[in-house]
Amino acid sequence: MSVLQTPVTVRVPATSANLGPGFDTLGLALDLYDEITVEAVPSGLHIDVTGAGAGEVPLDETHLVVRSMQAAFDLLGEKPAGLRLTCRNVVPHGRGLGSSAAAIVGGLLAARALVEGEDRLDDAALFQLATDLEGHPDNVAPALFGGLTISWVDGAAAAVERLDCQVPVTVFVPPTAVSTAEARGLLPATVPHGDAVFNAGRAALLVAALLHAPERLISATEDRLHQSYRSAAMPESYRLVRSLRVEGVPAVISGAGPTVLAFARGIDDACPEGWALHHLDVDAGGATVR
Ligand SMILES: Nc1ncnc2c1ncn2[C@@H]1O[C@H](COP(=O)(O)OP(=O)(O)OP(=O)(O)O)[C@@H](O)[C@H]1O
Ligand SMILES: N[C@@H](CCO)C(=O)O
Repeated sequence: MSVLQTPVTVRVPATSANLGPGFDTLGLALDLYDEITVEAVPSGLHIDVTGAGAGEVPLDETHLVVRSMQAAFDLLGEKPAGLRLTCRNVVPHGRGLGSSAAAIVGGLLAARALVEGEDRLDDAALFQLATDLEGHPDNVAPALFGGLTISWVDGAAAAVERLDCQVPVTVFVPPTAVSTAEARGLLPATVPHGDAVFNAGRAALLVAALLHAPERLISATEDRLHQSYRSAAMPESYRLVRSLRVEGVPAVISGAGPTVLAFARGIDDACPEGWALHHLDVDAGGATVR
């Protein structure tokens, strides 16, 4: 067992979960990246954050990257005496683009690399730990493995099927956040059987549409399980999704919102004033360590 004395840098992609009908199941990695550098130091915890979340996230052991690193160190049975953490954040926080998944996956990978623990914590175990920390697998799966992921939980065991997929994406990012916890709190405990049937068909179709039938994307991105229930927390996003869809653009709320994701380009005029717009492609490789 040994602790690396050189810095480790992890790059983790943004992710979009749900993609319309695939609530808590479908996820897509996108080419927007957070970069985390960690270094073993003789003592203390030193955290430097620039970009998204700077001035907002805590700079102590409650920082999500540090909490995730600690979870990995506990499992690996080894940790450095002190840590220096540098976060260059590009993924916006609380917008539905998987910032918490990026922090968790980044922290776990950085910790594993720092104590050279690949043989003690393989990717499957790391994915399980990431799912436990996040509470659901649909963002951590593409953050770790890239591409399009179908992920689910069997009992407590997280599982994933990863698929190659290339599709053009535009995201419209509002200036204000909605936390995933708040958005999950708006969901009902039960849903009508007909709505579950509706989503099962659309989610299955969406995988086919993303792989080889783009003309199906407008039908395949319909949803009755979460977006309308959450509309009160993000009315402008919900309106934008509806107006794009009326124009035939396959648009959805990204993750728990409030970002709007469309499988399209050439729709920049739809961007509301004050929102950020990104043209994105699918990230095929997932998180990388160097
Ligand atoms: N890089 C980071 N460093 C530290 N804390 C982070 C980081 N990224 C996210 N967080 C924490 O997670 C919160 C955002 O997580 P939340 O699950 O609400 O939204 P999200 O992950 O951006 O969106 P979604 O889960 O819908 O894709 C932030 O407010 C912050 O507390
Ligand atoms: N499936 C999750 C994704 C956001 O983390 C949700 O919609 O609540």
